Order: sequence, then structure tokens, then C-alpha cells
Amino acid sequence: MENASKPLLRALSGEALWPPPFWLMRQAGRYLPEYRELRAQAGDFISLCTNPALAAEVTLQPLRRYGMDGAILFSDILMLPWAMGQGLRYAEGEGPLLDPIRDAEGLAALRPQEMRARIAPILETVARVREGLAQEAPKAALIGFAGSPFTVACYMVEGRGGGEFAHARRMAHADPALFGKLIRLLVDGTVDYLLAQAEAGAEALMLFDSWSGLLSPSQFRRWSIEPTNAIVRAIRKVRPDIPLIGFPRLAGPLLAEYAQRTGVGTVAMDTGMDPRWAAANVPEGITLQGNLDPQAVVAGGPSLEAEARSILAAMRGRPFVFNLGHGIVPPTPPEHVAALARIIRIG
Ligand SMILES: Cc1c2[nH]c(c1CCC(=O)O)Cc1[nH]c(c(CCC(=O)O)c1C)Cc1[nH]c(c(CCC(=O)O)c1C)Cc1[nH]c(c(C)c1CCC(=O)O)C2
Repeated sequence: MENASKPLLRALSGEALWPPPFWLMRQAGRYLPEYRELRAQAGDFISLCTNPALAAEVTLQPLRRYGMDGAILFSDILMLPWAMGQGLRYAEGEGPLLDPIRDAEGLAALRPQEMRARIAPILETVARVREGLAQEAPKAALIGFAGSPFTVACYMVEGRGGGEFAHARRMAHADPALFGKLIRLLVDGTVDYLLAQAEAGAEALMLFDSWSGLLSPSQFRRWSIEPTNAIVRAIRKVRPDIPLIGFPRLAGPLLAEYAQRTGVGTVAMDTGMDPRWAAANVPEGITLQGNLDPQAVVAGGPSLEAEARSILAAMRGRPFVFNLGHGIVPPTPPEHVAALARIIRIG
């Protein structure tokens, strides 16, 4: 299927379509009973991410219910440090736990040379999802992804989420040489990883910088914009036309500078971003994506409808992809997602 006939790829390449194409961050996951069933079969989360048959199935589940325009590879941003040899587990109710890297020895213990072999099952998932889409949803496009270096470094240094990543942010100030070395390792690893996903069949690539909004403006430029730009330039050399989406969550007004300077063709807006401000301050040629509050989807009803319509109205006439401002949360009733899909499709 040509790019030209896939609405998501057209919008990501700068076309204003109405109604806009949509997909939802974390569209595969615990809010779906069919996900919980396969997750239980797989055992732990890493086993699910490294089982191509199950991971491909989970990727396709939300499209069967809701007909999104995009499927996002079922994996996790922390599979990259895992593939580089960092200890990782997902504890029930605690989220990811990693063996923290706090010094040069910890960094030296990583084995980036093993990465390619360890991501093989994830690339196999990509290939299977492409086949599945060709069969079941030929107009939907496959999005590959990675975390941005800063956000992945936050988890690698801290060892866990749930706080404000004080150790990682402190290391960035106190030992920028060491933190910079970690960031460079992640830039190179992320370029390899994303190009491998593209080679395996991913049609667009997204970089999640979920925690870049914790940085001061100068640190944001150094640890979010610059590494993202390095990744974009390296990918463009090999894949000049593949759509790239950047998500600098909580960046506030720095979203405009991120859009101008990273080179991504699409920026994803978080829940707190005013779409009208973004429309006025992000260059016209850049596609916007977002940004419905995931809690509005949990609530459903008139508030869901009013919020969705207000985003649609603000984005009319612009290259735009409807999405949430952050991932779907587990308590979301599946029928509210169906209601949202109907609202978007009416435009
Ligand atoms: C920061 C981050 C992570 N992972 C991700 C981010 C960036 C986006 C964001 O800010 O949310 C990205 C991610 N994680 C997952 C996907 C898969 C594709 C999809 O969006 O459907 C994607 C794109 C699956 C997942 N990643 C995780 C799950 C839940 C695992 C389970 O089934 O128990 C899923 C479906 C686990 C995870 N993974 C991560 C955390 C903090 C957690 C625990 C919290 C939680 O459970 O939601 C790290």
C-alpha cells in the first residue's frame, strides 16, 4: 500500500486532512480485556515484548475494535537499556525497576554491542504487524518508537520512575561529561534501533521525551533538543522521508523551539498545551498531534465530547493527527474509546 493512500502518513507528511487521522498513545494495554488475557498468558511484561506472535497480536487488538489510522509497535522505551544489558524488571504496581547507573563503572558495564541481537524479536514483531496490517487494516500505518535519550537516561540513572528523577537531573549538572557520555551512547543506540525498526517495516517513528519538561530551558536545549536533532539528522541520512514525531512532554513554550530546531516533522502536544497557542507558534509546515486529556476518556460523556470538539476546532485547516496528551490509563472504559472514535470520525 502506497504512502499516498494512508491518511496517517499523509498528515504526518504535512497534509491537512478532515476529519483528521487518529491513534492513541498506549492504545494497546490494560484497559482492554483481550490485552489482559494475553498478558497473563505471556507471564511477565518483558516476555510479552520479546514474544513476536503475542506482541504483534496485542499491537493489532485496538485497531480491531476502533479502526485507528495507526498501530504503534507494542514494546517499551526501556527495552533499549534492557537490550544494552541493564537489569530491568516490571514490578506489579511499581512500574519499571532498573539497576541504577550512577558512575563511570556502571556506564562501562553496559554492553551496547549486544543490542542488535537482543532486539531481534522486537524487529520480528514489527515485520509481523506489517503483515497483519496488510491483511486486516491496509489503510493503517505502523509507528515504531523509542524513548528520547534524556527520558531513557532518567530511568537508567534513577533506576525507577515515580519521582522527579533527581539523581539524573543532578548528574546532568554535576557531571555533564559522564551524563553526556550516557546521552551519546543513547543517541547512537536510538539511531540504530529506529533505523532497524524502519528496515523491518515501521512507516513512521516517534521519540517519547516524557520527562524533558523537568529540565530548565538551557538544560532542555542541551539534553532534549540537541540529542533529538542528532538523531533526526542521522536518520534522515538513511531515510530522508520517513515521518518523525517528537513528544517533548511538559515543554510548555519550549515546544516552539523544539519544533523549529530538532528537525522532526510532527510535534506531539501534551495535555496542558493550548492547541491554539501551538497553532500560532509552531511553524505551519510542522504537523501537530494531540492532545485530549486521558482522564476525559475515563470520564466519558459530555466533557469528553466537548474537549475533543474543542481540539478539533482549534486544529481545523492544519496538518493534524488527533491523539491524547499522554497515554490511555488502565481504568478507561473501552466503550468511551469507541465514543471518542465516533466523535473524531465525524470531524
Ligand atoms: C515513560 C514511558 C515508559 N514507556 C513508554 C513511555 C513514554 C510514554 C509515556 O510517557 O507514557 C512508552 C510505551 N510503553 C508501552 C508502549 C506500547 C505501545 C502503546 O502505546 O500502545 C509505549 C509507546 C507499553 C507499556 N509499558 C508499560 C505497560 C504496562 C505493563 C503491564 O502490562 O503491566 C505497557 C502496556 C510499563 C511501563 N513502561 C514505562 C512505565 C513508567 C511503565 C509503568 C507504568 C504503566 O504500567 O503504565 C516507561
